Amino acid sequence: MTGDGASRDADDATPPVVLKLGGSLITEKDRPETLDDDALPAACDAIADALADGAVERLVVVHGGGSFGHHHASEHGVSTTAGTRDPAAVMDVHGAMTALNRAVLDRLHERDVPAVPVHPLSLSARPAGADGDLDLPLSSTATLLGEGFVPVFHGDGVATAGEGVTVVSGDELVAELAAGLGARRVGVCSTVPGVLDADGAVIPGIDSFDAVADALGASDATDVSGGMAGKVRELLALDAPAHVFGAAGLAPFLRGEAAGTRID
Ligand SMILES: Nc1ncnc2c1ncn2[C@@H]1O[C@H](COP(=O)(O)OP(=O)(O)OP(=O)(O)O)[C@@H](O)[C@H]1O
Ligand SMILES: C=C(C)CCOP(=O)(O)O
Repeated sequence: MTGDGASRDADDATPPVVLKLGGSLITEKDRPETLDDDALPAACDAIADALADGAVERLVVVHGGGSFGHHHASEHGVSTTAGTRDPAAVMDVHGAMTALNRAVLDRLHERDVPAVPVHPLSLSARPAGADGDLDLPLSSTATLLGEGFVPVFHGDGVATAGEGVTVVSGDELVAELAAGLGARRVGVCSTVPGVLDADGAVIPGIDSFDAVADALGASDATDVSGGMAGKVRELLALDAPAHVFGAAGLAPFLRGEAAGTRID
């Protein structure tokens, strides 16, 4: 990835890697609006290295809310299903998430990664109905990728028919992006080294929710979007192989190696 804006042939496009940087990883999740000043730069180093040495050609980054989005959403009673019609509440959640997005972009730019923001509140919607699957148009993302950029999404508010604005989680965005862009591989980097079994050991592979349901919980921190159980559900539904890993697994994952728990 050069960032020189050179056009690439869309028909020839290498399928992208979709990577989520968990909010638990890049922020201090228990201290409102506080970055993790070790983990975020380290994650950006790994991304910059993988692009510079060609291990990854096309990359979409998604980051979660951590202590920026979840506290505001929780204070306003907003979740992935419960919405708000109060513009001040929407701005609290969206404003915190765009501030975190800016911090991620700044650290990627410092490392010459050609990262550009994509804000789901301006792009996406949930239609009415029980199976109101997220509508996430992807032509801007596909075009950005084709022009050599690294689109950086974030969990956000999302217009929701019948509810006002609800929360769209980074995990949900990862699933939509992976399916819609035909991702090569999907990585979810969090604070845990993988999905853990009841004894705290990393489960090497998961191919069915029921087989691991008893071990899967919500997040330890304030989280309006489902913690590890939500992640595993989203990732099992994908065609692309997905991996859940911790900070130490990020560089190996980007090199195409095994990392954490593989979900397929
Ligand atoms: N079986 C399990 N294995 C691993 N983690 C689990 C398990 N059950 C529950 N968890 C919790 O899930 C958390 C990871 O999910 P969480 O949604 O907090 O992460 P994240 O994606 O990094 O953060 P964010 O949602 O802010 O983006 C872990 O920190 C842990 O507290
Ligand atoms: C709370 C908000 C706005 C973002 C939720 O995204 P997640 O941290 O990926 O679950």
